[in-house]
Amino acid sequence: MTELVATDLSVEYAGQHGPLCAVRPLDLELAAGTFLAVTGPSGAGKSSLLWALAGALTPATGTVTVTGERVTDRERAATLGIALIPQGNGLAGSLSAEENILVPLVTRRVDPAEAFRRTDDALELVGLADSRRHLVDELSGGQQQRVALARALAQQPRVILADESTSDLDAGNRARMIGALRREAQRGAVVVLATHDPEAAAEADAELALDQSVATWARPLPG
Ligand SMILES: Nc1ncnc2c1ncn2[C@@H]1O[C@H](COP(=O)(O)OP(=O)(O)OP(=O)(O)O)[C@@H](O)[C@H]1O
Repeated sequence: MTELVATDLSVEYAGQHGPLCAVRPLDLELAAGTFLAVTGPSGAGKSSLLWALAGALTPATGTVTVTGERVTDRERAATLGIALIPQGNGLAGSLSAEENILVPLVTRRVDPAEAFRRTDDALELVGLADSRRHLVDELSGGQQQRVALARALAQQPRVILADESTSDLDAGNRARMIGALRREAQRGAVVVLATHDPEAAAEADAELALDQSVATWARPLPG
């Protein structure tokens, strides 16, 4: 069973006046099926925490493991089944919605027929089947967020780290996205959603609040 564990994890950046601490050391143990919201004001450290969990930056201290396997960098994280949906979505603007989903699957040597099937399913799930051939640059911010979620879902990840993935969505699409994340957790994934939105956070099983780089449980994990 997937378990995402962070031990003594902290993040620092080089600031003009010495190191700037973005995430103070924290421990986190998330079992398969957990849906966690990470909340906090702008600059609190939410993205930094997600990037460290995703192996996308080197932590100042501590380790991240998935089912006991150490996350050392982004490549290793992808191999371990960690999908990061970055703030600003990270899509290739000059490729179509469909290509953005297909390319990472083909790169990971998913059988082409299976890759097309997963792409169809993911686009259907986020309500963008009719926009599959549109260039990402020609989609709205909210539509781009939905493509970014579809791209992550198609990878059938063990861990989904979604950074502000509902911020540009209307109420209907936000509910659809939260529903998709919830289903991923029910499938056995660990889901972490960084959000400013109290309504989105309320849908999660637990809420970890960051304030000036310090994490506290606003709503602890059940059990
Ligand atoms: N690449 C970087 N170099 C230096 N400082 C950074 C860098 N990225 C973030 N920071 C700083 O780290 C702190 C935490 O930033 P972070 O982006 O993690 O916050 P956040 O909670 O995700 O904010 P937001 O809600 O606005 O996205 C902030 O003080 C920010 O200025």
